[in-house]
Amino acid sequence: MTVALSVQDVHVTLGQNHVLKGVSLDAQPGEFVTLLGASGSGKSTLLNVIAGLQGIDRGHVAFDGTNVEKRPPRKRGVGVVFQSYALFPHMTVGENVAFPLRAARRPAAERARVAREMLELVQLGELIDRRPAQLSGGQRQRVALARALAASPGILLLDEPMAALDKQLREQMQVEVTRIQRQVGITTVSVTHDQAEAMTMSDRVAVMRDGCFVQIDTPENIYRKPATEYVARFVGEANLFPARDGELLLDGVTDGRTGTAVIRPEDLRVLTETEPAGAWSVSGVVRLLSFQGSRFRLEVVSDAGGRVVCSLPPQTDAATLLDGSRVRLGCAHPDRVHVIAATADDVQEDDAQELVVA
Ligand SMILES: Nc1ncnc2c1ncn2[C@@H]1O[C@H](COP(=O)(O)OP(=O)(O)OP(=O)(O)O)[C@@H](O)[C@H]1O
Repeated sequence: MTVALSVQDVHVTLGQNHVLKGVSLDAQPGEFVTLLGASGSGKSTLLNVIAGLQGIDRGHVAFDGTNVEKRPPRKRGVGVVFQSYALFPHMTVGENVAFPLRAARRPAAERARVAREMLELVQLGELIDRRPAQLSGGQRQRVALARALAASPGILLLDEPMAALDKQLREQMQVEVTRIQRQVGITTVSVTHDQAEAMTMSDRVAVMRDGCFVQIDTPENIYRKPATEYVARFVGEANLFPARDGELLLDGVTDGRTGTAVIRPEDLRVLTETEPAGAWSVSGVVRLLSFQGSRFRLEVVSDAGGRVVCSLPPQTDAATLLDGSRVRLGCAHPDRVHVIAATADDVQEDDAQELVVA
């Protein structure tokens, strides 16, 4: 199968900044790939490169196996939803959606038919005659999506599509946009710095840092098997412990693997006073127990001075975990402990906490 989108060794310099430093990414037909990274990591620049809005110093960009570096944006067959939605205020919803077809000089009957179809797809058929100012934020976003899909593009690009929405609406729209993307089956590249959004919507997540990809993988692998400490910290909360051969740190949990062990908060548990520790435990003092609706979040200062975060089930007896009380934490799922090899680029041993062996 031909890859729908191929970005190979792309470099971009803006002013004095080497903004993209040789990034490579393939997307399969129908795949939803999210570029996730901190502000300034180069996500929008890469999206603009794919759209043809940003030139490249070197490298290749191909759609369905054909190089497109020299193709102008309007001939690339790309639909874009911008963060601002960029709807035309003086046009109706229907005219907005049909705009790409008008620009392509398609006949009026076809424009009207496609506008209706696209608005049905995003479940806004009844709002076809309204103006953008008469719509809610979520509705505007759906109109922008309908417009981006109207000319049957080969690739859909979403630039921080949820950024303008409040949390509840953002979560609804994540599900809605994913439904539409799957229904249409369009290859999609989205940009976000919201890790929850990336995890919810994507087939694969490409984590960017400083103009490079650190890891491109499924959401589950990004969370469970982060390639570097940066990824472990950027996606969800992570407890990082040094795991070194021969020092018995995390003995029985890391199987002799060397590097930095990543233990997610939900994989730790509170041991009772009499309970044997198993292979190992961390002792410390409760700093704060907070109720978060479906879980408790327990923050402990270990005796070695590190911060350990634990996510506990709702039936936890909060009275036993008052601020300042002593606790021992054990590992609830040793099989899930992931070790980042010591050779990974960004292992910063000083950051990892000491673990107390039982
Ligand atoms: N015209 C420009 N001249 C010089 N540097 C630029 C220019 N445009 C962007 N940059 C720099 O390029 C880097 C990447 O910018 P980009 O907008 O791609 O990042 P981003 O990951 O999308 O960030 P954000 O999440 O804040 O949008 C940043 O350091 C930015 O300051």
